[in-house]
Amino acid sequence: MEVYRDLAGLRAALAEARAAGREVALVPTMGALHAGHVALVEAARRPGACVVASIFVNPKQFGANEDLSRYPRKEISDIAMLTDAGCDILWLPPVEAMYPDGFATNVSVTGVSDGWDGAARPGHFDGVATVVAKLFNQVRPARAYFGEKDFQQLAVIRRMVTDLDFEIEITGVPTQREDDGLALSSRNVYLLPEERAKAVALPRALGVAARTILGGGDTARALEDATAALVAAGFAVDYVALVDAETLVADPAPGRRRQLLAAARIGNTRLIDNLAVDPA
Ligand SMILES: Nc1ncnc2c1ncn2[C@@H]1O[C@H](COP(=O)(O)OP(=O)(O)OP(=O)(O)O)[C@@H](O)[C@H]1O
Ligand SMILES: CC(C)(CO)[C@@H](O)C(=O)[O-]
Ligand code: BAL
Repeated sequence: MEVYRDLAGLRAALAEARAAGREVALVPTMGALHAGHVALVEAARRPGACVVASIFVNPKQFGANEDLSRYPRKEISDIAMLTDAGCDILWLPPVEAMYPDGFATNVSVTGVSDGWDGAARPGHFDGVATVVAKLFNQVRPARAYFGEKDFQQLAVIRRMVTDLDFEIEITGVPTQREDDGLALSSRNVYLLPEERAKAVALPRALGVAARTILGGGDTARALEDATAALVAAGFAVDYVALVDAETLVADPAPGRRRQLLAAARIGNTRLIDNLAVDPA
């Protein structure tokens, strides 16, 4: 795997790959990689493809009181993991290259960014959309891969790609989970052992609610029960909601695909998860 920290070097390598007829696929990440990220790289790999992963802990998507300074950074093991996964190029831009003095542009995707994590983390999705637009312009991939674990983020990026005419095929990769159901996440390392044991309440609560709602049970009651189960396990709940899987509006209209979304905090760790209600 080749590693680039300057845009000119990256662009020269990509020009060479394209000249050789290779299709460029991008996997954007913030590093501290786990099997969820590997699943994205594996989905991106195709014969003749040039798979680019990026690692950039994007300051613009962290709020003032969030975990930017303690976000896990594991460059050496990340490089080993990406090499083993068959990634071709790693793009590791320094902050000054992404946001040089005078940087003044903001990409804001209204509507789909507004609720849920957008409301809990003001400015977060502007930061995500801005950096992903930059990564798209830097790498100019034909395809890009994002995890369904960050369900609202995926919806925001799909909207941005449509609205701004990026010629990029976006693929959402199913959430990879621990054996007990907890979604893999770089932030899981923050969990103390007793919090880790209780964290399984999050996927369990969503599973119970999805079965109830699919079975025709009362939605409001199912969401209340999920919230109560999380509180009983020691979580402070930001939201548990049933939304339209495309627009993310609450109370989806009949016939629309429904998704459960949740965010909750245990100790100093904020976890998110989601689950489709309707069979694919
Ligand atoms: N468990 C997972 N399954 C599938 N994709 C995932 C999973 N976890 C993260 N991803 C995806 O990997 C990409 C990079 O995510 P990121 O580097 O922020 O990792 P993360 O584990 O989501 O970290 P965080 O703890 O900050 O949420 C995103 O598209 C994200 O949705
Ligand atoms: C998409 C992303 C790499 C943008 O910084 C980040 O939000 C993430 O890792 O999910
Ligand atoms: N995986 C989403 C990135 C974030 O929480 O900032």
